[in-house]
Amino acid sequence: MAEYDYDLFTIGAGSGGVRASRVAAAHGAKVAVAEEYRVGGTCVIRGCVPKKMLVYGSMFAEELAHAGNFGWTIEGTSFDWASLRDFVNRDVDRLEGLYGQTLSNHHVEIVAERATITGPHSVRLASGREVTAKHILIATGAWPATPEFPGVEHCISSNEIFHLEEQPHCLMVVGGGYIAMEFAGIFNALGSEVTVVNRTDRILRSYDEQIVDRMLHIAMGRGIDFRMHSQIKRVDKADDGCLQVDLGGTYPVKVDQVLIATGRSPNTEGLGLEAAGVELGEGGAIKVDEYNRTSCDSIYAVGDVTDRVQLTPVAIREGHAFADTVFGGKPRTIDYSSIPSAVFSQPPLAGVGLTEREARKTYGDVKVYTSDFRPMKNIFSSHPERGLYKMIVEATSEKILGIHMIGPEAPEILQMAAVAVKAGLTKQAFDDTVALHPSMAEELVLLK
Ligand SMILES: Cc1cc2nc3c(=O)[nH]c(=O)nc-3n(C[C@H](O)[C@H](O)[C@H](O)COP(=O)(O)OP(=O)(O)OC[C@H]3O[C@@H](n4cnc5c(N)ncnc54)[C@H](O)[C@@H]3O)c2cc1C
Ligand SMILES: NC(=O)c1ccc[n+]([C@@H]2O[C@H](COP(=O)([O-])OP(=O)(O)OC[C@H]3O[C@@H](n4cnc5c(N)ncnc54)[C@H](O)[C@@H]3O)[C@@H](O)[C@H]2O)c1
Repeated sequence: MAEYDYDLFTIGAGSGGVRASRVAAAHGAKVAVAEEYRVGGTCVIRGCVPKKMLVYGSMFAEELAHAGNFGWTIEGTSFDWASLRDFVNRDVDRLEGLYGQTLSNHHVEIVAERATITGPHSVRLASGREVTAKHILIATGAWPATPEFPGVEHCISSNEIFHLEEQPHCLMVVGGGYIAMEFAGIFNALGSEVTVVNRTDRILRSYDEQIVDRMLHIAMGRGIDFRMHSQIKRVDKADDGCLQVDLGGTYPVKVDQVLIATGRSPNTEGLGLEAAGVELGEGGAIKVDEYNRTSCDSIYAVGDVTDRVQLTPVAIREGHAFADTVFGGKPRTIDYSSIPSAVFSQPPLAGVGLTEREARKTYGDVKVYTSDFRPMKNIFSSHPERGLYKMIVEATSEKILGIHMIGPEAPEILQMAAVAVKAGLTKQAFDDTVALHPSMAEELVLLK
């Protein structure tokens, strides 16, 4: 009889857990994965995927508004939030099914229950069943962090925004990070009045300041109201269902919904980690070594629960590396340098490598090449918004240290530019490449 029920028991069927389980099974391991909510995890169910679909949906409003310039006469248009919401959620259902199928095809057993750890090799399921495994992988992700103030229970997080009964006429968004900027953009484009409340005067702190300034300028031009150096004191629900938000001014601000987007904390509460001696670091993140091993030899952790880089492709890579290391006989670590990232604001911004400020701090002498241009597509909408691309290079070698951009399709373009940064190319390699005309991406090989 086998010593354990499974070779691997994964807790959490999100980006990291699904990849790790599938690859471990392909290496010949007997694997089960527990999921307390829906297979696919945050990215598929209430993150990247439905968010991006809402971005597409909301961008259509602008195309429609300028239909006349494309030669179309469209009368009697109206927008129905429920139709967009349900369309997006139907696709989420489809993807959830596909993720489940992939796991089953790889003979990974799906256990649709919450799991908690009871020892180095044992897990208890919500039903009370106890299972054992040679290795346990914690891939429980992160959860919206909420500041404390009276009335916070009337506010929502990104978990709820995909299921709103009605489109808010007035939406307040708290925070100045990814989620805040993306949903501010979505609801602004859909016609809601959007107010962003941020406790400092800086938003999107990890991005290049000049690019972020351009984003702020455009967002304000589109009607998003930014309240910097502001924090919610309390929220009261009025008899008509509206929320009255006290920001410390003379009168409260009246809105329909308040979205809290103030970061996500590792999902470690009540997980039974103490039973196996799994140590936590700052903010409740699970401490792991470069091979994703925790302080307990048989337990590993990947993804947002370790709070290294909270991005889907990173969780997936960590899960894959874990499975190859433990079950494939190919020890692998992750290279965290030059990870490209994007904010799907409207317009989106994207970056890879060092920002100008970081590069000056690290290298002292750097050169910055820029292109500040009006994307051809914007001519149709007649708004004066301009794109901005930046390349930061080391002064003598001209090795590229970072590329940052804002403008239509910036994430699509940056993904390819990131290959060049990762490969350690110089500005000369871009200069040597013939432009593809007319495109926005050609600005990258014409930088002055
Ligand atoms: C609104 C939003 C938009 C985002 N957009 C992007 C984007 O555009 N690009 C990008 O790269 N990243 C984006 N992210 C981040 C991305 O979703 C996460 O980095 C990624 O999902 C992390 O994967 P994970 O496997 O660590 O955790 P998750 O995908 O969160 O999976 C964890 C799973 O574990 C389950 N679970 C937790 N505890 C237990 C338990 N005790 N028992 C059983 N199951 C449990 C959860 O239900 C969940 O399904 C976004 C996040 C949000 C919230
Ligand atoms: N496009 C993408 O790749 C994408 C999209 C959404 C989310 N994500 C991931 O999910 C993570 C969580 O997103 P997020 O937007 O919630 O977090 P974030 O870390 O991007 O931003 C959090 C914001 O909240 C502010 N804040 C923190 N505590 C606060 C408090 N008590 N009161 C007021 N403001 C406070 C911070 O200053 C910051 O501006 C991101 O870090 C990112 O890794 C990625």
